[in-house]
Amino acid sequence: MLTISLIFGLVVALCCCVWLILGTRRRRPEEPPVENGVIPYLGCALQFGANPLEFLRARQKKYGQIFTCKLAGKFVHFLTDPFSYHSVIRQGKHFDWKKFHFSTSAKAFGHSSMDPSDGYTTENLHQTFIKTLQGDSLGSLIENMMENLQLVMLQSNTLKVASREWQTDGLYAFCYRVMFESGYLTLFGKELSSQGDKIAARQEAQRALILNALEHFKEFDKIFPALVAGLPIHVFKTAYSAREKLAEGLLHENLRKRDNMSDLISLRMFLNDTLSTFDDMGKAKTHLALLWASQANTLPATFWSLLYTIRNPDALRAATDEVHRVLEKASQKVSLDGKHISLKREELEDMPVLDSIIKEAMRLSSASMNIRVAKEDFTLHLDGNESYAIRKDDIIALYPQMVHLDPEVYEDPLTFKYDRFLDENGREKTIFYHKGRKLKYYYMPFGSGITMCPGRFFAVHEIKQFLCLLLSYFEMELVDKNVKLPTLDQSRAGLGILQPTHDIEFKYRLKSP
Ligand code: HEM
Repeated sequence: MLTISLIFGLVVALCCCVWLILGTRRRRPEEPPVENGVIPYLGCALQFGANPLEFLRARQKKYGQIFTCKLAGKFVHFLTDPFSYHSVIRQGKHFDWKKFHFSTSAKAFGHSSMDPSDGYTTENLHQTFIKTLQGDSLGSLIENMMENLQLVMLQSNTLKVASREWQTDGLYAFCYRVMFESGYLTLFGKELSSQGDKIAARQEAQRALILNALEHFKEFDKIFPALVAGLPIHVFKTAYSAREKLAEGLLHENLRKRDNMSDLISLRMFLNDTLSTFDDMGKAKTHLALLWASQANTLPATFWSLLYTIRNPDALRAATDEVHRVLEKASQKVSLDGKHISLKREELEDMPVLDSIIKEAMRLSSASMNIRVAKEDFTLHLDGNESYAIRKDDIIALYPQMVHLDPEVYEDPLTFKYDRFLDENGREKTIFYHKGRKLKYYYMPFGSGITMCPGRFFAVHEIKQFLCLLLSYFEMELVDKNVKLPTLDQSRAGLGILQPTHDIEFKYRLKSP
């Protein structure tokens, strides 16, 4: 008995020694201060995950503008001074931005690596995104989204708008349904009709398919943070099956039956077929990654933008006035006789109040993390002549929520101010200060530099279109006008716009013509 206890004790002691020698890091000269945490492998991951903002603020106070934390086996250098952000965003040569992104995507969606250096494809994804989400392609995305939003809001049975009675719904559920369905149709097009199909029956079949996809998307999205953290999807049976079903709907043989697909998806299909060695399901999963990228942040961002607008009488008045002004200038009339409102890109871009509302809503709800991986040992030069030694394969991270909620940059940072991003002439405000110096990086929900979201222009336009149409066609009220704001679901911190922890009831009805 004694011998077994002794052996067990020795094994535990040995494991602790191995962990102390291999798993913890000793700070070398010139390196940032380091915190190894107390849990083997995880390091500080649990404390960080519980409340990243508080965790980082406390370390910033203790260590200064840069410090290193062990998180799930990786050493992450957090850079907290926004004046030093450029040293990461602009210094491309020491950083690899692809490795982390490609491996995360492959892990979460289940496709083979999209990194050309791994040999499965020669596609330059970055170029594909820029070509098909910006420039001329953006115009057709916006045009189709405007049409699809009105189809979903007014013609399909997604909303109960047949009578003029008030309808009660969860605000998040409402935004989710309308934006998911419209966004899906805009990216992946509509199913081609068979001859003899009645339009109404075709629309209903289409809707049923997308609503099915929506349920699978929710199921899969719930475990997305766990997948990014490295847990295998097979642990989550329902989510795994949801992911596979979503991908099946995006097989090339199914997409070929669809009409009016976005440039993004048609080009990606072509490049999957010509430049890659992916199998059919692998190709479908690369489209699933795009479905996720196009919806996961847009859905909560739309919710926060609408909630803050209808909760704030000044914002609601200013937004409604702006929408009327732009519709009038574009000679567009709101009618319920089937003729849709059409606004061109330039007209949508002439809406500084809606722009400011959307920016402010995202400032308050965004918690993205900008990540780069060190390609080699090198010296990182920060603002104010400080330099630090960085080791190969370490991660450098920026956490812009620290700037978004810094009272020195944004006075009263937790309060929604609809005109925060408007200057004295009512145009976009771009000048913000920190410690008396003008800031370059004050607003970063879309990331930064080379990894900045390529869909950001479309994202802002589609949220603006959604608000514009709702304010034109509907009356809306919160069921409880004094309802408290839902808190932010921190389990997704680091991944983008945070979701609300619970929904808020609101009611809506069509305006009288
Ligand atoms: C409010 C809405 C959105 C937000 C806040 C958002 C934010 C982001 C962020 C933070 C990243 C990662 C940047 C990084 O790693 O540093 C990203 C990547 C990406 N986003 Fe968005 N996004 C939004 C909407 C969209 C939409 C509508 C699309 C497409 C239609 C889109 C397409 C993409 C793609 C393809 C990437 C990956 C880019 C790459 O790996 O090169 N996003 N987005």
